[in-house]
Amino acid sequence: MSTVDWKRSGDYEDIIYETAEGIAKITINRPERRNAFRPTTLFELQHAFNAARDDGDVGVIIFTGAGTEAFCSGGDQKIRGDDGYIGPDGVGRLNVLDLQVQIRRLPKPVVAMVAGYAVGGGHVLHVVCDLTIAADNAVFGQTGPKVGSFDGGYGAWLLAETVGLKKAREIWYLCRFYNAQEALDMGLVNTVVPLERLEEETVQWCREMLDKSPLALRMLKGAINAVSDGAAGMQQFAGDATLLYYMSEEAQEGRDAFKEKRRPDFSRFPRRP
Ligand SMILES: CC(C)(COP(=O)(O)OP(=O)(O)OC[C@H]1O[C@@H](n2cnc3c(N)ncnc32)[C@H](O)[C@@H]1OP(=O)(O)O)[C@@H](O)C(=O)NCCC(=O)NCCSC(=O)CCC(=O)c1ccccc1C(=O)O
Repeated sequence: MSTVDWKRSGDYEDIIYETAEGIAKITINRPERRNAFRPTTLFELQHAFNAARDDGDVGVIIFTGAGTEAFCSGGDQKIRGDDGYIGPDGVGRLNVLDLQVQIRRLPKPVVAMVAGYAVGGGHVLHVVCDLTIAADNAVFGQTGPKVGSFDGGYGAWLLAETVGLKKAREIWYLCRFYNAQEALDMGLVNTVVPLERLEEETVQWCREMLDKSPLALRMLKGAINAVSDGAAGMQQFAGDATLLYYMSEEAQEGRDAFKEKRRPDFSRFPRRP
């Protein structure tokens, strides 16, 4: 049951983009294929996540799948060619990797709202989100070694960081599926709620985050991700530090002095211990 009056926008084929109350909701809309993604889906998702990033009214993003059967079942195996997933241009792509990086770098919390299956590349997508709210019918797992695929990036080491090395190996090597309670027990999701309360609970978590300082949340996301993203994570975090510096009078004195063709006077700014 929806507790929000969503406003739909954008002209998409495979996804739905909606906003309300400072929340953007991005939905993979291919329920007939358990929300498997193809190149078009991923290009549209990238476009929508970018729109949510740029929209100053949006503070938090929900990522979900249409219907109650699946969040996402990974790459669409029916259009998988010999070197990736084939789009309308006939080119093979693995462009889900670009989306994973985009979600990690996006300076607003992204919440995976999972009903039904989150498996294969769809499982990796919830892993890269900041939080996961699961319905009690949710099912999690990796299938790569069964269908001739693997994710050696975030899908491997971020999963290991999330649930521990032994459990991550089990998930990948055995390709078992895990129910929502098992996922909660291993720290793979934040909470489990009855399916009919999934959106209501997810929106409540979003509202609580929207009450908080956006810059503090941005810095925390950058800080938490920097540890595991190495130089790329530090680059993101350093960019956030530069943003904060730009917003200071001290940095603005340097800019203003240049524009006014005078020597900058930084003497009034403290040298803090
Ligand atoms: C998800 C299932 C367990 C659901 O089972 P069930 O509820 O019984 O429904 P079905 O009858 O099986 O499915 C209904 C309908 O949907 C079609 N379908 C389901 N999943 C897919 C899919 N992934 N691709 C294409 N079609 C799908 C299914 O065929 C049915 O349609 P029909 O017309 O009746 O045929 C179950 O469906 C299932 O196990 N699905 C497959 C899960 C899977 O193995 N996914 C692929 C994993 S590999 C991957 O995702 C690669 C991702 C990637 O791009 C990548 C690239 C580079 C590095 C890493 C990665 C990465 O792995 O992330």
